[in-house]
Amino acid sequence: MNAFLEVRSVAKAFGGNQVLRDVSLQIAAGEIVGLLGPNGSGKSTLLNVITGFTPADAGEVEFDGTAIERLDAHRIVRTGMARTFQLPSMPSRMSVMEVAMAASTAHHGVWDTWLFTRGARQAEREARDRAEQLLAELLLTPVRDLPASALSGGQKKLLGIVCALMARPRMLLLDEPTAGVHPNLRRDIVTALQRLNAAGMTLVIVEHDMHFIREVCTRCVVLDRGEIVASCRPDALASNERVLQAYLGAAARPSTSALEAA
Ligand SMILES: Nc1ncnc2c1ncn2[C@@H]1O[C@H](COP(=O)(O)OP(=O)(O)OP(=O)(O)O)[C@@H](O)[C@H]1O
Repeated sequence: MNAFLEVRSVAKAFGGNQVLRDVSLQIAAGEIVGLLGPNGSGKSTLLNVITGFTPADAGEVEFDGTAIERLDAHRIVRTGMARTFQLPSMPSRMSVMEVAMAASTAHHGVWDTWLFTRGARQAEREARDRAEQLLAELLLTPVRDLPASALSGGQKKLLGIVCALMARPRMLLLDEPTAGVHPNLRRDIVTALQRLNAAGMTLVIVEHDMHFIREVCTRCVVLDRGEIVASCRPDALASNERVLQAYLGAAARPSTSALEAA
């Protein structure tokens, strides 16, 4: 496989809790990869390591030929990789539109900003146009002037996607984009992600909803206790011995129901 994203032998512990163990993973350009696993298996931690929010103890991460494991999160965004969060928190004093515009990476110098030069005005116009377009695509235009903190949980997830897309990423990593989202909004998210992928974006999605996984993903990677135990097509999950073991081993836990739905 020609890897767009390559994770090599990544390890991470929090105190005595070894959360990721020798994780290696390759993702090709254009894939939609579902990252699955029981609660606490390390999915969000892996996303945090890849996107620079948590430093790994060991291992390398390469994105489109660039080593990114030592870069800060804001520098990683500039390489073309963006992410959303499981529980997006929104500022209470900013409108939806202002939050979207603030996520723009089209920056200019301090003097430009201070003097509000032609360059600064141009950057602001571009950010506004892009924010308007993305808010429309993700059905948030009717709430664009509301305080972002007043949005529903599902709408905050959509705004999280808008903010990530403001950076014009080539790869987007999403942490549980449909958790707690109403079925109508869920459908909108599915449609939006499929459209982004059709336009060339590579997607990595942490998700427990197996219907969503089967509908959207081209491949699934399964983590169990910090190790990758399977990489297969969504329709092969239910017959994969290691996957069954991962979920049945957690039979007493609620997340098992996710695989039962497969
Ligand atoms: N910042 C942190 N400090 C200490 N422990 C952490 C931290 N972040 C994660 N952990 C621990 O790492 C383990 C894996 O957590 P993580 O959130 O990566 O799992 P997950 O697979 O995303 O779980 P879920 O499906 O429930 O969201 C858990 O035991 C968690 O408590």
